[in-house]
Amino acid sequence: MPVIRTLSKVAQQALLGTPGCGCQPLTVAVRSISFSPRQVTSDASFHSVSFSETDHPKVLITGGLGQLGVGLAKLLRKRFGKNNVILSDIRKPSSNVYHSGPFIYSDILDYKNLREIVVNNRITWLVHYSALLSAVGEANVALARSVNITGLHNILDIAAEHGLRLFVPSTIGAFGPTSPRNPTPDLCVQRPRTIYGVSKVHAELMGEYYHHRYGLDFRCLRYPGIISADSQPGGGTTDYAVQIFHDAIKTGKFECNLKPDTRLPMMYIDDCLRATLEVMEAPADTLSMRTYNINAMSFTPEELAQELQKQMPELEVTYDVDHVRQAIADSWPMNFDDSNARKDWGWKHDYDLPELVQTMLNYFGAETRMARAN
Ligand SMILES: NC(=O)c1ccc[n+]([C@@H]2O[C@H](COP(=O)([O-])OP(=O)(O)OC[C@H]3O[C@@H](n4cnc5c(N)ncnc54)[C@H](O)[C@@H]3O)[C@@H](O)[C@H]2O)c1
Ligand SMILES: C[C@@H](O)[C@H](N)C(=O)O
Repeated sequence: MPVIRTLSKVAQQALLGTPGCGCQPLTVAVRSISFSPRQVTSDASFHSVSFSETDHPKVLITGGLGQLGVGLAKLLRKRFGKNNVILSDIRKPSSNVYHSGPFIYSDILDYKNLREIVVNNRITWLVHYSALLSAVGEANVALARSVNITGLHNILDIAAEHGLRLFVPSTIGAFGPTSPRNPTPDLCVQRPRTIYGVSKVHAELMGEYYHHRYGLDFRCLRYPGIISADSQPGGGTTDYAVQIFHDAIKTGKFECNLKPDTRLPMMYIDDCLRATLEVMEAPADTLSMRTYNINAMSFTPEELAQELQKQMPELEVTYDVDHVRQAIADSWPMNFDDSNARKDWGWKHDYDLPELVQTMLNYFGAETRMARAN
């Protein structure tokens, strides 16, 4: 009985007060009646900006100082204007990042602070990048649970309350040893063995639940391991594929912490960020699902080393396996089936292994030449 009373009170509040909440019209079936699962106080003066009110979305990126956030901010600022994209994190930005556009402190575990940022800046899109990745997550399970699960709950509630379009990345790590690994389709058994993977399956399911239950515009891509030249990875299992370039250029040697034949799906950062923008801009009626695999290539450390050695024949690669990372990699997909993303919203990658290696080497070559010239 108390449950029914609470539910009907919540629904009543939603019906009386919702235009400001703005996710969906009120004249629709119960499934899409939009009300916040975390009830808002009457003094909260928020009012979600519907997309048509502005020329461009006003974007907040959480966890923006990691491997991916700064690049995404750059891409979105080019498209929507510098001041329409706010980077946030709990770390101090470099002077370069600080001067390249709006930056704000935001701890996703602080719900009131998040709400204040969304309200004061009239945010309409939220890209939620804060997370602890697979290897660091295993080293600190309590913190990973808190950031990746409790933090996500705050994000979902804020997004639902304010009618935001929400992007949360998932990962190849959302699959486990009982998933089909070669290839891994969108829909299959997901029983990951890391806190990172468990938290990402939780994020996928909660986001889809909020979509069906509250009309939240939730969008999610499962990224492969991402390779970038100008940003460092944050403690994952696929980090070797970035580190090999740094070490090859600096020392001509690389010690790999995965076995030579460990095959994993990978992607160059430009493809990953473009996919993120494309899925955020895709008309809702093209999305037959809310969580998609995306892919570009799959390779082993040995194959990556061989591709690099075509241009740097002197490169020496040795192997000293980290058993935690190896066990994680052995439970992840070897090849990713992203046919639904290709069919529904036209996903297409630009970078295969040879283009990736050439692009990374060009970047480091240009950097070295600049350093020598200064
Ligand atoms: N990089 C990849 O290969 C990859 C692959 C698949 C999915 N993803 C996902 O993409 C997202 C971004 O990845 P990334 O590589 O940039 O991660 P990263 O580890 O480099 O950065 C994560 C950021 O989150 C921040 N953070 C931690 N606790 C926080 C808190 N309480 N409040 C706010 N921020 C906090 C950190 O300071 C860090 O800057 C993550 O959700 C990750 O799971 C990344
Ligand atoms: C794959 C991805 O989620 C991340 N790079 C990790 O290895 O943890």
